[in-house]
Amino acid sequence: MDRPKVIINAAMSVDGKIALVGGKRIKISDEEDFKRVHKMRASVDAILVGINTILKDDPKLTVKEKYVANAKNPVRVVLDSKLRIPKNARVLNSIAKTIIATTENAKIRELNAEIVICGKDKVDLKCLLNELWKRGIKSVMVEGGGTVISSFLRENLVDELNVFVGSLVIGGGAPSLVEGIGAKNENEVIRLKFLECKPLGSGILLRYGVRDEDIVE
Ligand SMILES: NC(=O)C1=CN([C@@H]2O[C@H](COP(=O)(O)OP(=O)(O)OC[C@H]3O[C@@H](n4cnc5c(N)ncnc54)[C@H](O)[C@@H]3O)[C@@H](O)[C@H]2O)C=CC1
Ligand SMILES: Nc1nc(O)c(N)c(N[C@@H]2O[C@H](COP(=O)(O)O)[C@@H](O)[C@H]2O)n1
Repeated sequence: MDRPKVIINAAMSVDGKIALVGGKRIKISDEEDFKRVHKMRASVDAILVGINTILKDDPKLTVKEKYVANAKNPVRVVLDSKLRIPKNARVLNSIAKTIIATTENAKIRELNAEIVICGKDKVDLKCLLNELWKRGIKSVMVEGGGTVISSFLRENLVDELNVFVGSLVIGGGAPSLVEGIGAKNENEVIRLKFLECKPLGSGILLRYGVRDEDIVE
């Protein structure tokens, strides 16, 4: 199947949490990591998040001028099975193009975005990636949250995983880097290929490869 290259990028605490208990956003990356993140945003064709990240963080998902000057904004993609996105969500502003990926079960309504229908209950990722490919999108940065990251990993649709580990602990039942059911048996574990580990600002950047096969660039 033709699909874009998929790179997961997220920031977690030392104990693997990506937000506070209850899902409130916390700054885990420091300025050096944000510079790396925004350079990466500027280098890809699309950035993708799940609807819970929109509802919790209300992100813009654009490239900040202070990190990368005069950058072209990538297309923003939101997985939103039931089309719950609020009309005033910042990701629906006119600064960049936005695609809302939804399902046959959603009640379609007018939004400042292109609506793509893939799947019945939840967004069919293979269908969506193929639709993005057909629109000329050759690389996608998946920023989260944990449920979306879990789906991409479980469906073996990830080429690279970049995680900034901030020097903090959140603890308890806060959202993790990878949500979902998790592995009960050894054969359900997702094995990664270590690529790089380097100190970055006040934390550590980890890079892993996930798929073995070469994909079309
Ligand atoms: N520290 C970091 O780098 C980041 C942290 N976050 C945090 O993550 C939290 C949100 O994460 P989650 O609650 O896990 O939600 P999420 O943002 O991963 O969205 C999951 C939702 O997307 C929809 N969806 C549709 N099709 C799907 C599919 N095929 N697979 C998965 N989901 C699909 C479903 O409604 C699902 O409940 C927030 O608290 C946010 O602050 C989010 C992004 C980055
Ligand atoms: N890389 C990274 N580090 C953190 O510390 C974070 N909290 C996040 N969160 C992600 O960035 C989105 C916000 O984007 P905008 O600045 O509004 O464009 C947020 O929704 C998460 O996806 N990421």
